[in-house]
Amino acid sequence: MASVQPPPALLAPHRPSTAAALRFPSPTVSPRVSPSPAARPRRLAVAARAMPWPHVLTVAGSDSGAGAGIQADIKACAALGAYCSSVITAVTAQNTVGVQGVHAVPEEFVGEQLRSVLSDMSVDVVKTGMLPSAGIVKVLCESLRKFPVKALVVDPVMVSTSGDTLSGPSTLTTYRDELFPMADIVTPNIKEASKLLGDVSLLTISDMRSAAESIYKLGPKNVLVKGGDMPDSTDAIDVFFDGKEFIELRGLRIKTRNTHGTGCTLASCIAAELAKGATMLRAVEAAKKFVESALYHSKDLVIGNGPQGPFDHLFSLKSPLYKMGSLHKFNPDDLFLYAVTDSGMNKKWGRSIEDAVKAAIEGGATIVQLREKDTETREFLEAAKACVEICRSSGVPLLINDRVDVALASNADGVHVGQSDMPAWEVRELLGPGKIIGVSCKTPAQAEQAWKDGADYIGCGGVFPTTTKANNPTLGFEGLRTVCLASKLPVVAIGGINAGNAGSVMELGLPNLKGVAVVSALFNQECVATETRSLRSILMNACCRS
Ligand SMILES: Nc1ncnc2c1ncn2[C@@H]1O[C@H](COP(=O)(O)OP(=O)(O)OP(=O)(O)O)[C@@H](O)[C@H]1O
Ligand SMILES: Cc1ncc(CO)c(N)n1
Ligand SMILES: [Mg+2]
Repeated sequence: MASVQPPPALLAPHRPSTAAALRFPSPTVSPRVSPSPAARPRRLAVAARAMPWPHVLTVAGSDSGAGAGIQADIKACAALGAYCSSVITAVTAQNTVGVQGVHAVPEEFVGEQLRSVLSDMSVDVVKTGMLPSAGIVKVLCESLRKFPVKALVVDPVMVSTSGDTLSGPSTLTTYRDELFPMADIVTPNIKEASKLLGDVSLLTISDMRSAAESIYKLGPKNVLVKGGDMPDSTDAIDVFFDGKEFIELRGLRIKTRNTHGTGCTLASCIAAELAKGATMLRAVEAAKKFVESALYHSKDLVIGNGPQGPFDHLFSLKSPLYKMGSLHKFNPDDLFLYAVTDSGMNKKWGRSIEDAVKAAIEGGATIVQLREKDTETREFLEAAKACVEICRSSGVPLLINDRVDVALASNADGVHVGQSDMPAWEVRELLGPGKIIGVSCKTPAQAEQAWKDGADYIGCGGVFPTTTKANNPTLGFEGLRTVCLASKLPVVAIGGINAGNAGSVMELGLPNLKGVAVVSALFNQECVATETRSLRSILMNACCRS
């Protein structure tokens, strides 16, 4: 039988692409015969429209307990939408108690793994974890010179949080002399920073700043000294230094035993965000927010009997409303701190809608709604489009109040409607399954109808008297409780909520009450970011107490 040649396109030279969609010959092609030795290797066509897929390569150790190491790296990258390949430098026998054994991979084989990945797959960012020997560090540096990448994130793993040594003093010198000068950022924890600087004592934020500055002089473009192990600190504070300014990244310290792998995860999140195009500081901020959220949502999970458990990187998949295949992007936890803009307040404080939204996100808002009752459509639409970009770059959903047309035209993430606006089922017809719909409800009957109409959440209020919305009867805690107990959908409380009473709302511990929506408490203030940050801290403390 004459052999049938595959179509010329399949013989095209294979140019590796991060997301080459592969086409195979139609079934009419003759059955595969074993290629003669001289036969040309099959070439696979690259899709006509290759979709970018941010790609991180982790060069790190395996943690048998899967809390840290390449296991944490792969989960963290997947959670943030990046692909993660892995070169294994060591295999550790490890669990929630500590590290029971380490086997380093021969450096020649680390080199072979590096060549396999770097020669075939376009890697955007390399992230390093445990590098157990100077020889492995040298092999890595050589590979990076041969196969340059966009960015190098170095997590100088020497001592795990459990206190176990993961790479010896001889490696330290090679880290400092060869790897650090190639790094875009290094992320030592307190113990590692101390070792890098000759076992100096690091007890205060000021010590962390000095350490960051000293480590910067070893060559990396940026340094992040992580404060997870800082004694007696109420917040989890990291110090970032870029050679010019110090930035303290402050997050709530989550009370939990499940902190195994926080450093690996942070560095991998930084790498993933850089691979997605973020600037370094934005990447670090997003990474810290991810770790804080993952710890918060995992705080009561229990695996293992030791003092340091793993946490859930894929916590967002556990949302009760996550339906495989429904394209539903809604995560009820996004309702935690809901910023609702107000055109009058923006005018009063002389700030644009975009500035108001940026500041709220900077302060930690988890979802944003543009409620612009007095803005002309054209101006509103332009602002909405700009805010969609702002929110999307931070992974924060953006909803439009009432105006379905503006939501569609700006490709916002959804719409929030009141009882006198378009019914939710009509909105769903127009927006389709992949958008978020919220409905304002005061009664169990309205909550039931919102659920029947296919809404994703309900806003219940006004909980307290409010000036933001006229003729808005106050429900109080009892009214909120009644609706929450009846609702089949997640609930966000709204109406007169501020720093003084938000904690008491969350401490009610009502089922499916996922957060609070605020207007004046954020936007009728001089500094939106500060007010948002303060409110977020109050809410997280309240939730830890409830
Ligand atoms: N309990 C906590 N609550 C909130 N954030 C935390 C907590 N513990 C650590 N972090 C944060 O996690 C990130 C990693 O810091 P950490 O000091 O834990 O790194 P590490 O010691 O290298 O971690 P590991 O070695 O376990 O991977 C930092 O942003 C830190 O602020
Ligand atoms: C394999 C491995 N890499 C990194 C860390 C950091 O904690 C760990 N504990 N184990
Ligand atoms: Mg670490």
